[in-house]
Amino acid sequence: MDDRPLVYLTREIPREGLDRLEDSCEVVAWEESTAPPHDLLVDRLAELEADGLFCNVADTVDAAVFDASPNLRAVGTMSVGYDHIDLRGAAERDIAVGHTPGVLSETTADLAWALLMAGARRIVEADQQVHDGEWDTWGPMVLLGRDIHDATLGVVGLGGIGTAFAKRAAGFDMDVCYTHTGRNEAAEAELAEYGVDATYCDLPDLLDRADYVSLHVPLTDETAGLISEDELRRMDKEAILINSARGEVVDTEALDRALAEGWIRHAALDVTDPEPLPPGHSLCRHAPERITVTPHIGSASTETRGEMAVMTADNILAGLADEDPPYSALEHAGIR
Ligand SMILES: O=CC(=O)O
Repeated sequence: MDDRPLVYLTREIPREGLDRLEDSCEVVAWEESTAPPHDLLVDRLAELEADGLFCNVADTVDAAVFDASPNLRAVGTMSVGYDHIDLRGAAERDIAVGHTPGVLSETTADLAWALLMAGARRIVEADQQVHDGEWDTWGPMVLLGRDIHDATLGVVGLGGIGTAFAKRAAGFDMDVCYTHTGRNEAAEAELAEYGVDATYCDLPDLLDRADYVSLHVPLTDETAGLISEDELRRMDKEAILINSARGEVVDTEALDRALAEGWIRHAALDVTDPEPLPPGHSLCRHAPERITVTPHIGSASTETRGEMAVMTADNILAGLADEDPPYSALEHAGIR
């Protein structure tokens, strides 16, 4: 019988993370490519008497999970965000929780820019027209988009990902303004080194000014529904909203109306509420000119996902050794 700690994986993970765990743990993984339904996750953890849990943003890790797994000592989420985990519940039961900050900032910023550019220059519908055989000739009025260069970029949340995103504005001669929990002088200085002069303002001011509004805040009680009807109506009719943060930061019902009634030009979303969008959801019924949606792939590059898997494994291994994880979510959230 294997007396090493047992770590349960809720999904297949990159090889390098698996190798790290398998050096000292027994590893059991959910067999399917989609998320385990919550009740099955709870049952599986109970049946296996798991010591560690390797999870991700699509898994809800709550009191039911903890109560079913009395041996659980370490949870590692392969994500920077930890809004899907009951951190207080974990702390009360002395369960370590790790996450993956920093490593994915540049990759997620790349994706946010890809969304911005896809929305501005109508890349997805243009590609679709060619694939559908609808491209017959060059046309002076065909697929007109918006300029990106010389426009004003509004960055909502100038943390690691927001800063990496703003840095990329340097090549486009943009005016950059941002909101944050307060002025972020360290980030401003970092951006200045790239030639980006980012000015701090409040959200209404940013919404008044920006041609592109990109969201980079964590999901908290304060940021849930941050972009709702008033904010969407305040944006310019030609403005584009980019969300690579969390779907719940935007009020879906208000966004639906904004797109239907033309309060804004386009929404380019990597995250949605609900997530995933059920087939036929109203957001998917808008014309591609109005909306671009990708399936929460902000950090999805081979390199970054490999590094995230190793960080997550290391966080779990530390928790199993009764040490603080190198990247503790409890510490990050100010809980411990
Ligand atoms: O959304 C993804 C993450 O939090 O890493």
